[in-house]
Amino acid sequence: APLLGEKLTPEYYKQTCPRAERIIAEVVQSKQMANPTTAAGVLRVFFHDCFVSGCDASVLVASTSFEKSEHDAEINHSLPGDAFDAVVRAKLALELECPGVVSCADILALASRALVTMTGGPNYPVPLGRKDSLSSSPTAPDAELPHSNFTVNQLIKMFGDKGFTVQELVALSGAHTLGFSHCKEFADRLYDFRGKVGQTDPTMNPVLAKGLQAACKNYHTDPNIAAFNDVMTPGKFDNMYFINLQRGLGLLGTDEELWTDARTKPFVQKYAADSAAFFADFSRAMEKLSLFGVKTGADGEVRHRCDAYNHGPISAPK
Ligand code: HEM
Ligand SMILES: [Ca+2]
Ligand SMILES: [Ca+2]
Repeated sequence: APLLGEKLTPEYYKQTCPRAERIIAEVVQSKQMANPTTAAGVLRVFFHDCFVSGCDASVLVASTSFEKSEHDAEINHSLPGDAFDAVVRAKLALELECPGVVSCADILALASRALVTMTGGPNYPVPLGRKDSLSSSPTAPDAELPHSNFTVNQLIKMFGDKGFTVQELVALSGAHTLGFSHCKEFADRLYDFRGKVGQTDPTMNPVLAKGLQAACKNYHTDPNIAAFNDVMTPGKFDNMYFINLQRGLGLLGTDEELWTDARTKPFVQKYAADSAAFFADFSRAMEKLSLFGVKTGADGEVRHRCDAYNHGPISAPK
C-alpha cells in the first residue's frame, strides 16, 4: 500500500466516472466470450505489472524505435495479445465516456477482478486511484518475476522480498487454475529432468507425463504448443489446481513443488480441501497485490492510451 500520498478507495471515480467499473466489466466480458483465453491472459499481465515497479501499467507500454519497454523482456514475450487487446478496448470505451480520467493501472486491476469473478472465482474489493507509470524497463521483468525453474526457496525469497507471505505465495499461485503454459516451461520435467537425458520428473503423474511427452514432442520446431495449467478445469476459476497438485497433476515444476515442500504443503492441503478458504485467501492476497507499489499524485499520470506515455518519447537518438 502507498505509505505516503493519497489513499486508494473503491469510490475514487464515483464523481468523475461513475460507470467506469460497469463499462470495464462489459467490455472484458464480451472479449472473454469471443476469446476464452482472455481471462488467464489478463490475470497474468496484471501479476507481471504489479511485481515490476508496482501496479502502474508499466507492462502495457509498447516499445518504440527510441525506447524499449517491459515488452522486450524475455519473460513477457508469452503474454497474449488478447489480454492487451481487452485493456485497449476498455480504455477506448472509457475515453469516450470520461476522457483522461481512468488510469490504465486501474483498468487492469478492475479487468482482472471482473474476469476472475466471471470465470467462477471470488469477488473482492479493488481500491482505485493508481496512476500510470512514467517509465518501463526492458530488463526489470526478467529479474523481478518468478521463473518456472525456480526452487521453492527462490519463490519464497522473491515473494518475501516484496512483502508477501508463504501463504500468499500459495494462494496467488492458485491463479494457475486458469490458462496454459508453453512446453518449454516444463519440458525438462518430461525429457531431461535434473539434466539427465530420458529422465522424467518422478513427482509427475505418469499418465500426465505420457500425454505431455506426446503433445510437446515437436516443441522445438513449434514453440506455440502449450498445455493447460489445470488439466481438469482449465477455464474455470476453482480450487482444482490444488487438488491436482496432490495427484502429481501440476504442470510447472514450481507448481508441483508447492506440494512437495513442507513449508507450502499445508496451504495446498487446506485449499484443496476447502474451496471457500482458497477464495477468501486469494481475495485478500489479490487486494494486497493490487496495492503493491502503486503510484499516486505526481509520481504518475493518467495515460490517454495505455501503450504510450502522454509526453511521447523523451528524446530522439542522435
Ligand atoms: C509462483 C510463481 C509463478 C511462476 C513461476 C509462474 C510462472 C508461469 C509460467 C511459466 C506460465 C506460462 C506462460 C506461458 O508459457 O505462456 C504462467 C502462466 C500463468 N500465470 Fe503464472 N507464475 C507464477 C505466479 C503467478 C501468479 C501470482 C499469478 C496471478 C496472480 C499467475 C498467473 C498466471 C496465469 C493466469 C497464467 C496463464 C496465462 C495464459 O493462459 O495466458 N502466475 N505462469
Ligand atoms: Ca508495473
Ligand atoms: Ca480450474
